[in-house]
Amino acid sequence: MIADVAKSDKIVVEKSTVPVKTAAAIEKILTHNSKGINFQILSNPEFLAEGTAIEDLFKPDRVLIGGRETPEGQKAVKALKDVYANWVPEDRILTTNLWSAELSKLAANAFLAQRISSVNAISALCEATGANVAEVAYAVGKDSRIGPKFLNASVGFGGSCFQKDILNLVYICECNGLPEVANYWKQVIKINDYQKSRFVNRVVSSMFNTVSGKKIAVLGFAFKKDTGDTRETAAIDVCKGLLGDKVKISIYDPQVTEDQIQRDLTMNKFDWDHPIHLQPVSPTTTVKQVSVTWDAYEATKGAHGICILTEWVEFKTLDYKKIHDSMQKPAFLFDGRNAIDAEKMREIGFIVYSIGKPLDPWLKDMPAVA
Ligand SMILES: NC(=O)C1=CN([C@@H]2O[C@H](COP(=O)(O)OP(=O)(O)OC[C@H]3O[C@@H](n4cnc5c(N)ncnc54)[C@H](O)[C@@H]3O)[C@@H](O)[C@H]2O)C=CC1
Ligand SMILES: O=C(O)[C@H]1O[C@H](OP(=O)(O)OP(=O)(O)OC[C@H]2O[C@@H](n3ccc(=O)[nH]c3=O)[C@H](O)[C@@H]2O)[C@H](O)[C@@H](O)[C@@H]1O
Repeated sequence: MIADVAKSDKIVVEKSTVPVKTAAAIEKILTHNSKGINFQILSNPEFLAEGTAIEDLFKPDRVLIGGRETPEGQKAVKALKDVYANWVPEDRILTTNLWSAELSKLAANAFLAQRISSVNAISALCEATGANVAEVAYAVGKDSRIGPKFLNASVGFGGSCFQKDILNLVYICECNGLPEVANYWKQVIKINDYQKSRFVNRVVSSMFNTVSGKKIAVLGFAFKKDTGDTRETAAIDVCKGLLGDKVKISIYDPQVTEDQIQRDLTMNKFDWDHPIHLQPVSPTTTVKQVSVTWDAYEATKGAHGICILTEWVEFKTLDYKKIHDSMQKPAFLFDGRNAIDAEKMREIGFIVYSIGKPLDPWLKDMPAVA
């Protein structure tokens, strides 16, 4: 398309996260259709995170630009660098060769996800030993070589990119004859899946080994706070896991609609790859045991248990006494984000499970796997 309409030399910038060597494929296609026009391909991966996009745009940790190491390539790199130099300090604009830039994006996401899987793996051991994952993460993160960020244990990472990009990395490793490296990165996803099923098992085993016919309130469905995005959210797998035991689920998320939740819970695992505009606006099939409300109190009314799956700030200030009063007893609270003060909840009367924290006597007596 670009080759069809271009009338003068062009710089083509890859912004999406792509397999390493994609620039070579683009370059070949454009060059073979170029009619004498020169195309320079640059890799300029995007590092913004959802919920902080504007801040990340204006104050990026770094901007990365990869280009060919030829005079034309370097001229193109400089042209893009000059655009960013309008608001980004020069020492934060890194220039590399094309393949380093493409690979750095995949590696950065893989390293971030690996930190979460590392702390989540430790969270399981904390529960088994009586250690507290928040204290361990704090102590570990105080080492300046490790640093404190991205060490919050959770029910599992979600979002459209971490899993996709690690699978991308795994595929490239396999294609390059590096199965050991591929297996190393696959483990990050395996631990993430393990963490989600571990959470479901905790819920079921704590509630007398079955949730059949019980009502569970799910607070938070988005893959993280401050977004309505549900792509690959841990909530999908947790809800599907609980639904396997014929539970009734009532979901409240401040930004996710009922249509979206029903679509996510009815969608086949691999349908996510299909463009959203080709999916029905209103799902034709709905999960009957699932209801969606716009109010946390409504969602929790009459429930046997609550699962907090997204760390929305508003969940910290709910009236949990009022919620406890309206629930079946014993009332269970499973905090998949360590979002609320567990001690206060115990004082109110909840039986509390917080990821990676010392277990309630109630939970200690129950098997970890239902
Ligand atoms: N969402 C985010 O926060 C970030 C996303 N990225 C990267 O940016 C890219 C886009 O991400 P999103 O906007 O979140 O995804 P998206 O899924 O919202 O948008 C992707 C678009 O590409 C279209 N598309 C998919 N396959 C296509 C094909 N073969 N030919 C033509 N169009 C096609 C889809 O229909 C859709 O409109 C991805 O590579 C992602 O990894 C990078 C950093 C942050
Ligand atoms: O390539 C991308 O799309 C982007 O992917 C992530 O951004 P994003 O997916 O928007 O969200 P994150 O803030 O990274 O969170 C991802 C998941 O990890 C979880 N998480 C994060 C941090 C943590 O300590 N623990 C934890 O469980 C979050 O709750 C969320 O489910 C990266 O942070 C961005 O730098 C990158 O540009």
